[in-house]
Amino acid sequence: MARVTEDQVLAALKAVEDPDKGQDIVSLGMVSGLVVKDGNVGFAIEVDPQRGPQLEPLRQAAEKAVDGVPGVLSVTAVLTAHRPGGQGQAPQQAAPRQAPPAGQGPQARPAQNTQKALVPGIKAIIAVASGKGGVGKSTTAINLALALKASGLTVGLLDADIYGPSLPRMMGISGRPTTEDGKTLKPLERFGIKCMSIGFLVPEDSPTIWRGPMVMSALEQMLRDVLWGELDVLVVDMPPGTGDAQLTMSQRVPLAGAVIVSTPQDIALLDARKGLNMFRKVDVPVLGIIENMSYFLCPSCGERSDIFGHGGARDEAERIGVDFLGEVPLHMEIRETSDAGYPIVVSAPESAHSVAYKAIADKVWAKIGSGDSGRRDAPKIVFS
Ligand SMILES: Nc1ncnc2c1ncn2[C@@H]1O[C@H](COP(=O)(O)OP(=O)(O)OP(=O)(O)O)[C@@H](O)[C@H]1O
Repeated sequence: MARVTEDQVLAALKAVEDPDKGQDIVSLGMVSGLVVKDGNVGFAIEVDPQRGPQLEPLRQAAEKAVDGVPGVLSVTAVLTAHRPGGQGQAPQQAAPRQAPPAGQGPQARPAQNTQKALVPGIKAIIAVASGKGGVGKSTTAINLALALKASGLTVGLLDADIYGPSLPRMMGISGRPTTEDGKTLKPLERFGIKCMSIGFLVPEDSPTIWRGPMVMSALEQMLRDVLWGELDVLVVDMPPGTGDAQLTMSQRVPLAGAVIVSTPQDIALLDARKGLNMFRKVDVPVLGIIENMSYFLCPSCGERSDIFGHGGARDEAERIGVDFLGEVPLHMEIRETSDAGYPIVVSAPESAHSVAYKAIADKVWAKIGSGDSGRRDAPKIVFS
């Protein structure tokens, strides 16, 4: 099969004109982040955010043009927001926008927040992240989404943890999303929340090995090619850690803010700080820290034990100038309910644990709703 080159893709895109400017999108410097991998092509079209909703036909025209190049197997084009003048960026980061040289995909670019995929209909996207695995990030993301829903908001849940998707199990959903037009997927719905997970598309036990560009294109498809409809908030369960995949995601998804989940152990806190720094690096506001497995509540006598040492996350949050959003105990019921596909916020909505999640959800929503995500005052974290 013919090998597709970046030049061929750019040549095809030269036939696509920006309707308002009467010039082709390549000459206008609107094409960026071009990746060609084994016949699969991905790129971004940078536009003024206000024009985003009207430019869907332009995006489709660009995909169609590239689809016609011999050897192309799939095309993913996304509209991304170009912020004129590179608001708040160092001068070199506002350099002319152009497709990277051959062989360099988005991963090869320095961390910056010049591009943000616009997702029409979604008012706010928040990431739930952790510096390391196993701290209860997915449990928290799911219960947070359900708590936001319980307060009357229209909520979506995107499981971006492509290395270990847990949404299908924790929300108790199986089945595959359907499509009517062969291009867009209908999200599955559970407890009134629209859900999408890579776990719906690949078998749960198949080890998924993704490279950077594949991760990005999978995430962008799950954001863009899913019929989310109108949402007040989309909660994204991020992959654990602070590596390249997480950095690229935080950089490319138009996040209103991020929530960091941490356990009280110092080591986890150190990891949580890495998470904070990652979001700061890409100019995503950190809404605050949630301490999970904060203390142990004995299921038989109800006695509380601070087995990991209590208050670490709160102190740390205060020390580094990030809001402490709340604490959730280590409790069998939380594990059993989410492992059984009925998370605590739906299975025991009046329980103390659900009340804790709801209080956290209120804080998160107050921050996004008021537009005050604390970005301006938060100090940069310095590692010693
Ligand atoms: N507060 C809690 N009390 C009791 N069990 C919990 C609590 N939070 C999470 N768990 C349990 O801990 C396990 C790991 O949680 P979860 O999958 O949410 O973590 P994660 O950080 O998303 O993990 P990974 O990094 O593997 O994606 C699950 O079995 C979950 O039910």
